[in-house]
Amino acid sequence: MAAAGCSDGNARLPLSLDAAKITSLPATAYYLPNFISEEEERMILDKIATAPRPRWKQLTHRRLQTWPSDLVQDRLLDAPLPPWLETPVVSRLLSLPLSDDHDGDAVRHIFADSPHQRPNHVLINEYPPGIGIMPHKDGAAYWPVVCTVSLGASICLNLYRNKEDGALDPDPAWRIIQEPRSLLITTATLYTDYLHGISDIKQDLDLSADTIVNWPLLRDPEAFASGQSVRQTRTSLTYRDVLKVSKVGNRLGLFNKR
Ligand SMILES: O=C(O)CCC(=O)C(=O)O
Ligand SMILES: [Fe+2]
Repeated sequence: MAAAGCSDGNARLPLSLDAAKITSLPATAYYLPNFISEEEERMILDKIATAPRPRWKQLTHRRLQTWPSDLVQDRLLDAPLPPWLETPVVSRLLSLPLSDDHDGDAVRHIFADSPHQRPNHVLINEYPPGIGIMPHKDGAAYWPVVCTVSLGASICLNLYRNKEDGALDPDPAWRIIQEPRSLLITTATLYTDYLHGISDIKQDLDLSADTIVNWPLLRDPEAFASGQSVRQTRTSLTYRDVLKVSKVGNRLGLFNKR
């Protein structure tokens, strides 16, 4: 089998992240179509749908879940992720080497340098058609590696930069299509210097090899050959390593640092 760490039918992983690099971006980013299988996608969407109602936080247009819990002052209360968010995604992330030339079983994965050497937090965002997320940075709470698994439908993520006067340039500098079941990893200055957002539109437009930086890596570029993609509800899982974790059992609100 050519796929590394992959046990399932229509999930297909490269041997290393090297082959998945989005080469036209200013910092390291990877795009892996077919990171999970259709069956895995269905399983995760079902778990999200059947989570207890209070799990959902309703924003004006969008709703989200945080696992294992919300951060308090940028801090996570130590708790495991539920098994359905661990397997297959975390196990697969940690089994994917950064490059082909690794020594035997010493796999250097994407979280090898992060404080906990694995993601400990997952944000689940649900975007109905017409709903996006304003350009933003993810802030100081996390190690600057973001792993986003997309479920249900395709969506276009925009990367923005600030102009010389510090104001946001409203035209995206780069655009990335995220197909269902894909994994997008962004790191480094894409995390610290650039902003990301999703437009509040019902249809992504002007999609082509010239406008989409991960076009050569798409699972099915033919699906976007018309240049347009009608939005359907898209759910994302954003996996990150929260830097500060508090152990349970501390009294008087005093936290142990680790
Ligand atoms: O849904 C996405 O792909 C982006 C989510 C995001 O930017 C965030 O949760 O900070
Ligand atoms: Fe974000």
